[in-house]
Amino acid sequence: MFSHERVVVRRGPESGLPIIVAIHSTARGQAIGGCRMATYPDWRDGLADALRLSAAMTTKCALAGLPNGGGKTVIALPPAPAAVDPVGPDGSVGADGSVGSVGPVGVPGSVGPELRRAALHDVGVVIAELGGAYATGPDVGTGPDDMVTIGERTEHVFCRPVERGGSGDSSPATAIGTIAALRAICTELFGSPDLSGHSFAVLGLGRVGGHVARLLAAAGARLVVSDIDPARRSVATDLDAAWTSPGECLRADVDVLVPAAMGGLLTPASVPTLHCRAIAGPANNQLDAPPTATLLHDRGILWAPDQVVSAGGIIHATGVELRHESEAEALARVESIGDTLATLLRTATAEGRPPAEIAARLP
Ligand SMILES: NC(=O)c1ccc[n+]([C@@H]2O[C@H](COP(=O)([O-])OP(=O)(O)OC[C@H]3O[C@@H](n4cnc5c(N)ncnc54)[C@H](O)[C@@H]3O)[C@@H](O)[C@H]2O)c1
Repeated sequence: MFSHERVVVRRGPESGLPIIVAIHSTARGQAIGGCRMATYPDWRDGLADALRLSAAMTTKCALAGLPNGGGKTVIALPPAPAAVDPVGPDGSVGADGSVGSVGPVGVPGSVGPELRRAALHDVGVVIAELGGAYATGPDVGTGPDDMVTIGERTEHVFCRPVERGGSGDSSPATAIGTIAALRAICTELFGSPDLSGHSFAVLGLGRVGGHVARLLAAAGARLVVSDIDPARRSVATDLDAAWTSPGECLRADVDVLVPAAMGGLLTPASVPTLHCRAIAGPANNQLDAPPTATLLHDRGILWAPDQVVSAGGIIHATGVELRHESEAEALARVESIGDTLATLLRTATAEGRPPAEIAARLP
C-alpha cells in the first residue's frame, strides 16, 4: 500500500542526477530523515530505498517519542563510473552477496567535488520548495560538511558542523544509543547490562560501527569485526578484534550480531545460517521484509528492531537543534533508548511474540 504523503523525484538541474525526496508522514510534526548518496543499479532502486527508509523514519520518530514524522532523501548515483570519480574499495558489493541485499549497491568512495556540490544544491532546492514540511541531515554517503552545502539552498537542514551552528556528526550519538540498546539486550540474555566478557560481531566499521566497536572494546567485550573496505582492518588491529569476511561476520558464533553497514541482510536465506543469540545494531532496515522478524523469532534469535536501536543520532540532533535541549539533556534522551528497548523486550517475552510485532503497534 502506498502510504507516503509526498514524493519528489527530479533530475537535478545542476547535477543531472536523480534526486529523490520522500515524505512519509507529517502527522506528528515536521518530517525528518537523512540524505543518502549511494550507487544504485537503477534510480528506481534509489526510489524504493527512499520510500522504505522514510516509512521507517516515521516509526523511528514515534518510538523515540519525537514530535516528528519520517522522510528521506536519496541521491541515486549510477553504477557506471562515468558520472563519478573512481569508486573506492567500499563502492561495490562484497564477494559474499548475502550481506546487504536490499538497497544501494555501494557507497561512493569519492564523488567529484563539483558533482557533489551540484547534487547537494539540487537537494537543497527541493527541500526549500517543500516549505518546512521536511528537514534533512547526514546519512550514508554524506556528512556534516555536506549539510552546509545543502544549507546554501534551504534552512531546513540539521547536523551541520558545530562551528557552523549545527550539532555536528550524528554518528557518536547513534553509537551511544546502540550501546544502550546492547546493554538492554545483555540484561535480557544474561540478567545484567554488563557488556564485558560477552561476544559481539560488528558488521561494518564506518562512522557508527567504528564507534560502537571502540565502545564495546573499552567495556571489555570480545569482538569479531568486518567491513567490505579492507582499509578498516586497522580498526580490528587497534582493538585487538578478530577480522573476518562480511559473510563470516554475519554467521559468527557470538552472543550478539551488530549490523552496522547496509540494510537487507536478514532474509529467509540468511536467517537459517545465523549462529548468534541476538541481533541489535544501527543499520537501517535490516529485514528484507517484515515477516523475516517471525523467522528470527522462530529460530530463538532475539532481534531488536533497528528503528529503536538506531535512533540516537536523530534524538540528539533534533534535541539540540530543533528543541534547544542542553547536551546533557539530549544525551540522557539518547541513553533512554535502553529503557525503550527493555520495555519492548519485556512485553515481547511476556506475550511470546517477536519484538518487531510489539514495536509495530507502539505508540
Ligand atoms: N550515521 C548515523 O548517525 C546513523 C544513524 C542511524 C542509522 N544509521 C545507519 O547505520 C549504518 C551505518 O551508517 P554509517 O553512518 O556508519 O555509514 P558509513 O558509510 O560511515 O559506514 C558504513 C560502513 O559499512 C561498510 N559496508 C558497506 N557495505 C558493506 C557490506 N556489504 N558488508 C560489510 N561492510 C559494508 C562500508 O565500507 C562502511 O565502512 C547505515 O545503515 C545507516 O543508515 C546511521
